[in-house]
Amino acid sequence: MPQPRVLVLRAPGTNCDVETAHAFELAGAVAERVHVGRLMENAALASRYQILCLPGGFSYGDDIAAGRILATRMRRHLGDLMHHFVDSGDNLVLGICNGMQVLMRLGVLTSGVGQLQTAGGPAESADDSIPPATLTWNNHGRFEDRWVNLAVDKTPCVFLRDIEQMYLPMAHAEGKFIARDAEVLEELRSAGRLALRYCEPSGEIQSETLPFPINPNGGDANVAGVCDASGRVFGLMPHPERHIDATQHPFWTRRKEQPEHGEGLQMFRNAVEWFA
Ligand SMILES: NC(=O)CC[C@H](N)C(=O)O
Repeated sequence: MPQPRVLVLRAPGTNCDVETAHAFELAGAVAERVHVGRLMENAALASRYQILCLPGGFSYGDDIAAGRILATRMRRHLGDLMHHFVDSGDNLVLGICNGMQVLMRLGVLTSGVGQLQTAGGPAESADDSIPPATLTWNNHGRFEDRWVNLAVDKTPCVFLRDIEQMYLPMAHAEGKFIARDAEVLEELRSAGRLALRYCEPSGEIQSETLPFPINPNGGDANVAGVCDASGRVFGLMPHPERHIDATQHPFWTRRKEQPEHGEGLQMFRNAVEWFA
């Protein structure tokens, strides 16, 4: 099987790059951690890689808003790099937690939604000043760190192929997904782009916003992860790289039988297998 090469992008304040690179390597990829400064010196480095991963952490100290500064730097200085990964059709992009925050600020997870079709003219954004969706502060206004149950919707998302449910840790302050309006939410939902949602341990989602702590942030439609229309670009707030080994499960010592791996590993394997 061809081994895809993964660019794990680091910035000041990133703190999940080592374990994210490890998860990709366990899944069979070759992963390298590359600082954003190195890419800004030489954006052509991107052509060596097939997967771009933005890992979790506190890039630039979460100043202004989580992910904002890194997204701005990428938009201003790394447009070609994003084009290489997002638009070429041959590559994958994964944003985990702070990485999803960056992808949301870049607009790549909600691209193509919230457009108005003007008679005879090109599509226009319904309201250019307000993005179709964003991530904001958790309902209780604090950083929250806990394990959550997640259900996968019918979705084109490459990373979630053959996964129905996962149990993963989440750890964020600004992870509440909100859509601009009901139409945007419905557009994303009907395209299978609200790929991953907080659910009850049974896998059920009985209300549009499940109570805390099942939905740990109060986000619309219990959304935990969103993909683009192609399913190749995916962002999620929980941390799959923190559950790749069975012993990372909080109750692993009380389980009679240990699964071979943690529940997050399949996501990385799906990415690697996509290149087979
Ligand atoms: N674990 C993370 O990536 C944290 C994301 C971000 N710093 C927040 O608190 O919202």
